[in-house]
Amino acid sequence: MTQDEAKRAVAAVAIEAVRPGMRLGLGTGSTAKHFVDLLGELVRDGLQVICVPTSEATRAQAQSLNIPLTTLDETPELDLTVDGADELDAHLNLIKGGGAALLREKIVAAASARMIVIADASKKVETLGRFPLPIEVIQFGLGATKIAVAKAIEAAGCTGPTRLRLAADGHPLVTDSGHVILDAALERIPDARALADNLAAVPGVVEHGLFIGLASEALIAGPTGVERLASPA
Ligand SMILES: O=C[C@H](O)[C@H](O)[C@H](O)COP(=O)(O)O
Repeated sequence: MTQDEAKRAVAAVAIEAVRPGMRLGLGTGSTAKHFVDLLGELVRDGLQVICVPTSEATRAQAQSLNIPLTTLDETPELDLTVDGADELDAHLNLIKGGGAALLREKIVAAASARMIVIADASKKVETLGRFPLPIEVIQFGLGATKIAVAKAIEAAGCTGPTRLRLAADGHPLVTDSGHVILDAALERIPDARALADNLAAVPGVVEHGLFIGLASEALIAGPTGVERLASPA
């Protein structure tokens, strides 16, 4: 099974959790894209759902499939969000934001009664941190924010360089909400909760990619099939 086939396989299992009338959060990324494709097929066949996309890319995809969309202003409480992850541990703590959608993804996940993470087995780790942690920051005061972020990282027992994410054109990547992203290459995050709290306290940090206690379950596609992990909480 290729990595893309694995992503499709977990998306196909996740789609079974969708019920008529549900209010859904639609994730972002190459795995979530499969889920949205499959949802589009069900909608074409008559399924009625209403969805909030977590990025402009997902909005465009959903619109192209005629999936009915709403906003969290009109529909502030959702039944289920299905989204990918860059890393997840056994406690279903996640790193997200490799596709720069972490801010809207976290708002949508927090507004959802349930969040199912879909991923291929390469995303499962013992300790978070191998994937550089995305930190979304306001452009104003970037130099000062970068120093404060480095101190927050150090105070949480982590080390590693933090780099401004660039787009393909070499300019700083700007998120859907108009911010920029610092990627912190930490290798290992011994206390994700402490790091999350420290980063959240830095002025200029809008959001970080640590999703702690948000996922209710994870579907992981490996060589022997799809493994289901439930949140220990
Ligand atoms: O910002 C992007 C999101 O957090 C994605 O869900 C995450 O990067 C995983 O994406 P993919 O399924 O493409 O690996």
